[in-house]
Amino acid sequence: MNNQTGVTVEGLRKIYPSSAGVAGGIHEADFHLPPGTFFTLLGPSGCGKTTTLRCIAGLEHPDSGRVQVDDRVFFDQRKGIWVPLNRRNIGMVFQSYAIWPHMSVFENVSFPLRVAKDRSYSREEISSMTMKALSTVALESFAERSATQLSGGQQQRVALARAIVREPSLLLLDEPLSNLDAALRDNMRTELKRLQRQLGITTIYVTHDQAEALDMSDKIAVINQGRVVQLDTPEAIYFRPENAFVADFVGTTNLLSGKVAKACPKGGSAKVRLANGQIIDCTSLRDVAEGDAATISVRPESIVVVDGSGGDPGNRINAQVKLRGFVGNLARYELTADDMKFSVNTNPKVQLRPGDNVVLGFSPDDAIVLADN
Ligand SMILES: Nc1ncnc2c1ncn2[C@@H]1O[C@H](COP(=O)(O)OP(=O)(O)OP(=O)(O)O)[C@@H](O)[C@H]1O
Repeated sequence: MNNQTGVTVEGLRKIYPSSAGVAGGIHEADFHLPPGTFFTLLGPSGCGKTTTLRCIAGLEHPDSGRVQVDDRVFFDQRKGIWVPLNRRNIGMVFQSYAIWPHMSVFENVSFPLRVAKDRSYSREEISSMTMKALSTVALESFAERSATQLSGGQQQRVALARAIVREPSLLLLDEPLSNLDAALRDNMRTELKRLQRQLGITTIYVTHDQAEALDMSDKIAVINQGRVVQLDTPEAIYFRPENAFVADFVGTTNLLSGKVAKACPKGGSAKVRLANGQIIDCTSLRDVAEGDAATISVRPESIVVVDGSGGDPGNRINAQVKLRGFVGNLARYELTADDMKFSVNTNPKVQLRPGDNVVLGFSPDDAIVLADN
């Protein structure tokens, strides 16, 4: 049994040369995951998520950096260490989860045990470990069935059973739910989360779906153009986005531009003057000096329509309703205030009409001066 220290990735870099002059890949990724962490790489298509995962798996040779899982160093460019894929014992499930159609469910799941290079398994071990993995995904009664006789969700579970059959200390999942229809995807998301918590396997999950990332993860790294732009808990990523990219990519937000009217240190209370001259009380995620340009993020659900029934909201802005949308559990309003646009989510019972003049309120705690402009 390995000493469980988790996963350490340091200075991981893999840049692909590109004929179009835009080099894709990942630049100097750094993170440490304590054992049992569910960690998600989140970002738009082409940002470098899969490249990072492939470097950790051993499917790709990084340009530089270091990858350690528990007490085993898999890659260290300085020391010339490179452990091949088939000696890493990492469980993997990819988007095209590649269940072999000519094999039974049992044969599919037992495959990694039968071809393992770093140790051999007896017939009894193969049988008991395969059945244990199948029972973990509630498919033990399907062992003899042909893989082609399974639904999409069942095939996905077979792929998962195959990934965990060798009891790896690391599980890599690359958009494993993207081939499933919406309802099944939701079920599998809950199932996967439950399974990961039950097994306690450190997991690195790749997705471009922010709802999936927020729901499943202990920690999220948001990646943009090959760089990790914020690494934090789902709550911090959502409520304390450090830059406009994160604020906009994860959920929707209102971005307001202005100039700092009262300086403050990182984490303190700042005042920002908007283009219309109005001063907003904010929380700043960086040191700001008077006169600095600043972008403020305020989530649509952090804004209330002031009707006199609640307490003091802190900041107030006069606005006019332009559009109302009803999405069941909430109403979505689009409003304007001078040259600014606002999106506001309210209780669906709030009934406003286009043309109505209202006062929008939000707390200084929810008006975040972003770390990068
Ligand atoms: N083998 C390769 N050769 C050249 N460029 C590559 C190679 N693999 C990936 N890239 C480029 O590197 C960048 C990152 O690709 P990567 O697959 O890591 O992105 P991703 O974030 O996983 O995207 P997606 O969500 O679309 O899978 C892209 O611009 C891609 O075109």
